[in-house]
Amino acid sequence: MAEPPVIQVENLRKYYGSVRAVDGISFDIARGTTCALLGGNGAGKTTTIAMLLGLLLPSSGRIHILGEEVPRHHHRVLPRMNFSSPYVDLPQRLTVAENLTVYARLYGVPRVRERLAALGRDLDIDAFFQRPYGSLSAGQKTRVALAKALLNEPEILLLDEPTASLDPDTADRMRGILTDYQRRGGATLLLASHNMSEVERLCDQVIMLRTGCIVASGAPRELIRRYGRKDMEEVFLDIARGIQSGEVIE
Ligand SMILES: Nc1ncnc2c1ncn2[C@@H]1O[C@H](COP(=O)(O)OP(=O)(O)OP(=O)(O)O)[C@@H](O)[C@H]1O
Repeated sequence: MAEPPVIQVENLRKYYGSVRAVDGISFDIARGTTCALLGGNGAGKTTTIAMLLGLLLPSSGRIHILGEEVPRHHHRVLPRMNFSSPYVDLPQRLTVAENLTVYARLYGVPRVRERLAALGRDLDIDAFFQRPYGSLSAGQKTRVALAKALLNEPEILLLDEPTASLDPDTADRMRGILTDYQRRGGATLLLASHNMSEVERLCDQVIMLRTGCIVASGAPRELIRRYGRKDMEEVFLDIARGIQSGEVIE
């Protein structure tokens, strides 16, 4: 029998007054796969991720993660998840090592020193372990945020624009690290991204949002075929501009 999806979302809504940030979305994500949440600015990606993390209460709808209902039982699944987001900063005056140590203790990570050393090496951040987090560049902070997200070796990793502000070489290495991490432990990844080549490289499945609704979904290669385009960048533009896949003559 097929394993149930690790993330199940049914008819999820989040309204802020008259703003329908997320407006009745449903999707499943299978274990060990990578899914991208795509959409223009304000489409509802960050709001969706915040609800999956239990940080925002849905207006209605149901979320199950690893079989547990969220937010009701999110304390049961949070230790098995983690996230990184450019919108969440770490304490500025603590050094990188201090920040990561605090989080490692919060997560109950065994052998903290070894774990930090391994992440420092993998993410190439050991050179600034002793610097205050607030003194780092945006790209360096993004790498530290990713290290924080990997501290507890999560089964589910939610990443809001994981390579925003990284130079192309560093972004490429970070994607390699995420792919290796997933291959080793079978983690499930959900990422919001505006980088379509990243999506093509990393993702098995794409969910495209517009004004809080799912307007297209499928494997990147399947969407490219369906829209008769050469890459996800062109598919994104079609979908964002409201062009239907059926309008393309193959
Ligand atoms: N706290 C809030 N109060 C009111 N409206 C909000 C709030 N947070 C988000 N919104 C609105 O909800 C909608 C979805 O926002 P969200 O941040 O989820 O979009 P996004 O897809 O992540 O966008 P971006 O790509 O710009 O990060 C937007 O119209 C936004 O203005």
